[in-house]
Amino acid sequence: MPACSTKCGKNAILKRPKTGDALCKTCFFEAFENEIHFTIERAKLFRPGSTVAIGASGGKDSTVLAYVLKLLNEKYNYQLKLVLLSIDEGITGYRDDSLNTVKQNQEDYGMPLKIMSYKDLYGWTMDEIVAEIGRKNNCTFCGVFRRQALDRGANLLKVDYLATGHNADDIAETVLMNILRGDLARLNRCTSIITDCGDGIPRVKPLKYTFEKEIVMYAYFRKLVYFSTECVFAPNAYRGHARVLLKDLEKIDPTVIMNIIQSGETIKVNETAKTPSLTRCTQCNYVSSQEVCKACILLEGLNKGLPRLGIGKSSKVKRLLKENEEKNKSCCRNDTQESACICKANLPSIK
Ligand SMILES: Nc1ncnc2c1ncn2[C@@H]1O[C@H](COP(=O)(O)OP(=O)(O)OP(=O)(O)O)[C@@H](O)[C@H]1O
Repeated sequence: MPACSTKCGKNAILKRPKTGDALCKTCFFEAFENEIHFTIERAKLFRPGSTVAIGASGGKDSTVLAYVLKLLNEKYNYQLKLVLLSIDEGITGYRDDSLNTVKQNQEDYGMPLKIMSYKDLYGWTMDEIVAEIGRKNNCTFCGVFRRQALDRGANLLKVDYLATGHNADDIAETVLMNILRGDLARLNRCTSIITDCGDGIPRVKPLKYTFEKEIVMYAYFRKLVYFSTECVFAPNAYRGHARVLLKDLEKIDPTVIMNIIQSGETIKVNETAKTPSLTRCTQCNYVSSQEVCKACILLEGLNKGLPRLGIGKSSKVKRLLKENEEKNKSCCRNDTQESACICKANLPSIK
């Protein structure tokens, strides 16, 4: 390896994927941490004195996020109170193991930890949901429930911010995915470093410009404890395609990640494009872009034996409800106890 390109006098031990610089360990740590500090400062991510919940999954991204936020908080006196918030989706052989890693981090970093489970919040574990719906579409349930579970956890903890470990690769993938799907509403907001949650708790992404490869390197050289197994259930297929595409492009030119993020930030969605406004779910009162939020629709489906309710378009939801109503008409007409009949059950109204 050549000499460290900062001319610190040490030998380089790595080549930074983001810049191509050959750096020694110390200079890499400094560059990596300074960039995150710069991101936090430039976007004014946190008000001094506030409490931040770190969405902690035990994976590399959130582990590095917790470590670096603690370090920068002390180094630059952000005056933040940091807490860990973990969601236990109930996935045997995956989340149970990764939560042990979070508990280890809780001790190592001296941060309080709150764990909330799908079972307690929704009455279902992901293992049970997959047994009900199969492996296709289970990521939809998991993603929608996790998003809300993190909101609920943040509210319960009364924090000022929720920080997640989404990195530059995640954001670039999401930009690609939204372009491929023609999802302009999401394209419009997916690059935001602070997500406006209506009057909810803002979500922030301090690792927005941090490359995944560098996060892995940083965790390795800092000897951080993290959990690296993939989820045992089918990965999100569509995101998988965007990921493969991005990785292929990155091999040709690593700057593609930043280029895609910058394109996403700069694209201005035509004002005539339909973008949903945020409101409150009439059932659970959490932030939603529809009258009834996706989590409530999915949950109703599960509880009423219609697990596919809420998967796909709202027209499909309406059709499923209609079919179900037809199926159950006879029982109501036949004097069955109406309250026990699913066609009269309190299903959400879908616009
Ligand atoms: N079960 C969970 N509990 C708390 N936060 C979570 C959980 N799952 C994901 N998150 C948050 O959302 C971010 C992005 O999640 P994603 O599923 O994309 O995982 P990832 O990219 O593998 O990140 P990580 O390496 O932290 O697991 C995580 O970095 C974390 O902050």
